Amino acid sequence: MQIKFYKYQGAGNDFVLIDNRENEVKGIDKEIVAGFCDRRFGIGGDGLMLLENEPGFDFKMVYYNADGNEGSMCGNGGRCIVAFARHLGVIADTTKFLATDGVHHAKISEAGNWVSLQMIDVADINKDGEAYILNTGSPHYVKLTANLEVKDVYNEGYAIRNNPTYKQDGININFVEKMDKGYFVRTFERGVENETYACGTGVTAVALAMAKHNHQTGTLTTPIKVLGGDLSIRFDYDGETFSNIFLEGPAELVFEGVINL
Ligand SMILES: N[C@@H](CCC[C@H](N)C(=O)O)C(=O)O
Repeated sequence: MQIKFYKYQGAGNDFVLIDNRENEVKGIDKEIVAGFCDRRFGIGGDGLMLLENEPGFDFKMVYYNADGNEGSMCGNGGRCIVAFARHLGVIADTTKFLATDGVHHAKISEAGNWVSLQMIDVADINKDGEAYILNTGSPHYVKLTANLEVKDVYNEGYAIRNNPTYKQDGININFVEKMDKGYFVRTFERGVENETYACGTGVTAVALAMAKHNHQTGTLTTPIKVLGGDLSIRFDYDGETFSNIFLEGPAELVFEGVINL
């Protein structure tokens, strides 16, 4: 059976997308997802998403990490599937869709390549030593660091992600350095088990953790540079809860094709 796919990227976080509104892809298994995401034997991607019908919503986002496991929320994936929904004519310029962490609202620019995605509210931030631990739809570890440009993100991220505290459930490791008015961030992603060019729930976690770290409250906007481009996070913080969180940035169709299932 041949499957039509679309390849999208959001700040270099790249995904295979499949329109599954007709339910053609049933019970896609771990090996197939991992094969499609393989950069040598497949299409290549940090994850794979199915766009499905969901009563009461414009669509449902089903997300798998590149290792084939069903993942938790993916922020850049969420932005890319909004651009995909617009490409398919499922939505116009605003949407309400369902993902694994709940309801998301989003807005897309007229040109269709800039997406503002509302993320879940966050109340709990814990510490592990100097690092901040929080869940923005996916679990994140946020650590301030120096000389991030030359940091060994793979080996240091791998060691933290696989230490006894995090080994079983996994966690995404974000290293962050202050830069101009915002931050530079590099992320070792769970489920890809490697550094990616961007992580949307990761930069969101960084923006929130840095607001807490710097005792900033009110309506805040945090620009963040990642290896694959620039993202921005806007939110309200009253000192206890982060709300009205929006992750904003590019989402582009790269190519489309068919692949054997
Ligand atoms: N790239 C993502 C995060 C995807 C989920 C993550 N790898 C996990 O399973 O925790 C993003 O943009 O948020």
